[in-house]
Amino acid sequence: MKKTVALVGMMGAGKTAVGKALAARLGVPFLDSDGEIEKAAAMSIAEIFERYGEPFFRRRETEVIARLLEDERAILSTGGGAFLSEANRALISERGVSVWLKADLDLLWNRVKHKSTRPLLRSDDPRATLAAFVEAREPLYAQAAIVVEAEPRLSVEAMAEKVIGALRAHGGILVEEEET
Ligand SMILES: Nc1ncnc2c1ncn2[C@@H]1O[C@H](COP(=O)(O)OP(=O)(O)O)[C@@H](O)[C@H]1O
Ligand SMILES: O=C(O)C1=C[C@@H](OP(=O)(O)O)[C@@H](O)[C@H](O)C1
Ligand SMILES: [Mg+2]
Repeated sequence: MKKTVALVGMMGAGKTAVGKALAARLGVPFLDSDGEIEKAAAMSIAEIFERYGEPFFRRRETEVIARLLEDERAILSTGGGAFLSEANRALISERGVSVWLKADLDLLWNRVKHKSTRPLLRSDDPRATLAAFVEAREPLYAQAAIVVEAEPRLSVEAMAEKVIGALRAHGGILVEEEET
């Protein structure tokens, strides 16, 4: 069985960066739902939120994830909110295998605090906003098939290795099995 591996988890967990490295290591296409949405709209995620609002973005996100999961096996880095929707979780679990890149608040904050690309963190106290997201979302991310802990000292490459190890332990999905 070969399935697309969908990386899920909070903003800053490394889904995009680790996903790219993982795809290169495994020789499969790299897909990023935010990247696809930005390409189709010819606009950044922040601009999409500003102009059309979050519900519009979430509809595009579901459409894009459904389409990307129809392609050949790949690494799919989702946006941090994607796995919160029951419909998205069902799609991902049916056609792929979900991997939660689990990171603690300090690590996430260190990774996102200097960036202005995440519209949901544009608040008076973005660290507290991030903390509230972590609290609310973790029970949903915990529904992922596989959990991989992000550690501050692990490079992007080392994290990709760790994910490969977890996929192997999970039954070789994507990593070793041949097409049947
Ligand atoms: N293991 C890592 N080591 C160092 N920097 C990382 C690591 N993973 C991600 N980063 C950096 O942290 C930031 C957020 O990573 P990103 O992949 O965009 O996260 P996500 O897609 O989950 O929001 C980026 O600047 C990225 O280069
Ligand atoms: O957590 C979220 O709701 C979001 C995360 C972002 O993706 P990353 O997790 O790749 O930063 C992006 O989809 C959008 O800003 C919303
Ligand atoms: Mg990303």
